[in-house]
Amino acid sequence: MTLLDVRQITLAYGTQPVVDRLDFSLAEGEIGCLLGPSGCGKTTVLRAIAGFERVRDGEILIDGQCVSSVHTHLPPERRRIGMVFQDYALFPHLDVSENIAFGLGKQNADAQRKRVDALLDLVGLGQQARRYPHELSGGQQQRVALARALAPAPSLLLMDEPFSNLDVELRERLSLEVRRILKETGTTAILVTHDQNEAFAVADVIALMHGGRIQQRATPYDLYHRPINRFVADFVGQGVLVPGRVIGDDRVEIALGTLRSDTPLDCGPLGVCPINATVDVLLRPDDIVHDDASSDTATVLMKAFRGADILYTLKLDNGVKLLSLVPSHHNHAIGERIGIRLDVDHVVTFYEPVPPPTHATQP
Ligand SMILES: Nc1ncnc2c1ncn2[C@@H]1O[C@H](COP(=O)(O)OP(=O)(O)OP(=O)(O)O)[C@@H](O)[C@H]1O
Repeated sequence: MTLLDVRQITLAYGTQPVVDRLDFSLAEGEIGCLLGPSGCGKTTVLRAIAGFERVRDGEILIDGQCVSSVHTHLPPERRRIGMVFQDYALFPHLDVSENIAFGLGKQNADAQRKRVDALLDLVGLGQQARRYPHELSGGQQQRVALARALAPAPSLLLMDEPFSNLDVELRERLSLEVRRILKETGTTAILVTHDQNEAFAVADVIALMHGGRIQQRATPYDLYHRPINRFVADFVGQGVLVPGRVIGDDRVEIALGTLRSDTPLDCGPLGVCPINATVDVLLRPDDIVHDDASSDTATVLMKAFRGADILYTLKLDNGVKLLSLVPSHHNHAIGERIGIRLDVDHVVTFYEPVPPPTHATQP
């Protein structure tokens, strides 16, 4: 069942349009993410869903009820929404249990205690129940904020950059933990972030935004492996675009050989690619495998050591640059030639239209 249905909403600040006819829906229990560069409108969409911004057009339905339209605007407190922000916003004079209980409203003391205990257990803070926020780490404070938001069992949980105040390692751990907690409680949620690793770790489905519009809505896997345009390919993950020539419905030739796609090659406005069309082919660092036995070689231009692996920037003899992710015990020097081969699962091409001929003007 659809729990959140955002239909063609347009949002603006004064006369400045920010979001343009945006569609987005979530099934019950699904975790969505609005991902995109700073200023693309993610927070504005979240605020509209929460009821802090009015829509200029379109409508928002939660659990089948219209909460926002040009004619309707249900106030935030009547939307059954929970919220978690980057700054935790805990009450400093209340301990952990009291902070969580704050979200519960009117309940008898016994029911309230049981619910708080269950939530403390869920977020792994049973031992810290009597501590005050200043006695907790950033990660623990964010768990309290999450427990407090989940306490009244909201229809929908909104999370705005919830991990951005935490260090990288903790961010990764807490992202996975939050996903586990949301799945365990069957909570429908939206995460707003500009960090793709966070989006990958938490979300079932990601809407990648740019300039107030959704560029692609897909699973983390498809967003990375099947980006639908150059913006998505560039924003998500690393990679390079290399020139290719279409030699069949599903085959394209690049400097390192022929790639066969599992679906017909796509040439955007042309549909299926015509033979000999010039395309750009996306190669991710994991598509280029280091192989000493390969007759194809490339020169190491740069290397970035990342612990478990090294990200090599390589150059082919024809000048084309590639990225290759290699286990770090294969430690090669800059300038060295190393063997490589292609291991491409999904062939992603972007059509490169031939520019119209320019006619020299007669003097
Ligand atoms: N209260 C406001 N008044 C006027 N313009 C605003 C207001 N809030 C945001 N904007 C503008 O609206 C656009 C979208 O902002 P928004 O905060 O939604 O983007 P975002 O994708 O969440 O960015 P970030 O990741 O930096 O928070 C930006 O150009 C921003 O400057």
